[in-house]
Amino acid sequence: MIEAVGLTKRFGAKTAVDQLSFQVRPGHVTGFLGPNGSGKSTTMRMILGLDRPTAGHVTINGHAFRELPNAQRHVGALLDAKAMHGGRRARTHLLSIAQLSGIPEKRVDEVLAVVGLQDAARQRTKGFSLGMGQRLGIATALLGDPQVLLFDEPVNGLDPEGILWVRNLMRRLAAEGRTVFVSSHLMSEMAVTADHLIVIGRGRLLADMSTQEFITHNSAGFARVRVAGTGPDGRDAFAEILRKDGARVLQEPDGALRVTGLELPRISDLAHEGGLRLWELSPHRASLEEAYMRMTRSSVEYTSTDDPRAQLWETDPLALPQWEEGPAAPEVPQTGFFAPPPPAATGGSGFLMPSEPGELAASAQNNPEASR
Ligand SMILES: Nc1ncnc2c1ncn2[C@@H]1O[C@H](COP(=O)(O)OP(=O)(O)OP(=O)(O)O)[C@@H](O)[C@H]1O
Repeated sequence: MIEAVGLTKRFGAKTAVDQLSFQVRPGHVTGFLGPNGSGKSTTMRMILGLDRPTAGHVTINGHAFRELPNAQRHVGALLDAKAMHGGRRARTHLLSIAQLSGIPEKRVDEVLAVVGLQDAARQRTKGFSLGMGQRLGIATALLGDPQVLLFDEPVNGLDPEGILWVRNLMRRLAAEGRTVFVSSHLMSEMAVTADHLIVIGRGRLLADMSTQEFITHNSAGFARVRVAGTGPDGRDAFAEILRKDGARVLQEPDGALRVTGLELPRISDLAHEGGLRLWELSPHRASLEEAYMRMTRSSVEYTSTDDPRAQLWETDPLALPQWEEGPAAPEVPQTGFFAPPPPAATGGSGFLMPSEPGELAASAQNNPEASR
């Protein structure tokens, strides 16, 4: 297990990591997310004893990295795939590290096979592609068969087959009971690889929870409704019916309606009662990417003036109020699928971040609908 307590790192006036406290538990793949410059690499460097904390501390299985006897046997890490001697052959690179750590030579060939670099074993690493470098970096991390593994952007530069391979490898390592801590900007990949997330922004902890909880608590689900026909009349009429029933209704760019505050069966019944046919009635569940964007948008330090995120927010109920200014949907406990009102309707706070560990679970127990 990795445990950080009040971990802080300042570089001059810049606070790169600010009072971070978290635990990374064995048996899980824990994703480490945050915008560029949020302090992920600095945190990993402190875990590995490469940077000294300004305040606080971080331990691996109860010990500071520098105190671990033969650390290579306990902790494996991929921080920078290019950090290797370009003139060395891949096998020689691994062999030199193995010899320094008392690891038998046969393990070198084992890890070369694990990462699929057997055929490139005798090539000099300066001729390696980015993906080959990543594979060699992962082989280096696995060399000591460690219980704790850290990977900083392990899928960077890998082709789809390589990405799938890394995903399966991470999951297998966790299933073996190891602690796997992995940073990535590829949200779609994190969503299917990590079962737990630690999210930071500007060096501070933003979230520490399961991937599913993170998505559920940081996004607004909704129902997408398309009324039969191409004209606006049926759509406008149905929007009015839905609003009268307490829904919040927005129009999507393609003419579909985005409905929050009503169950899907209720929407279907209202269409039936109004004599309207529907071409689409589908629940929309937010992706990790949407949840992450929503949570970190105020923590992003570096943004283009022509921000591609704008597209993501275009259909956001919070950002597109021009269709409907009516009252927000009431919070009525209902069974079945219930698309909750957007965060604005519950006070404008998009994220239900617990102030105390366990608070989230307790509130979910008290209000099961809130955690659906
Ligand atoms: N050695 C250093 N000296 C001064 N500032 C540093 C140093 N290392 C990191 N920083 C600063 O600390 C902040 C956090 O950097 P860090 O590399 O940890 O972020 P990150 O989350 O890993 O970013 P990315 O996703 O872009 O890799 C940045 O503002 C960075 O410029």
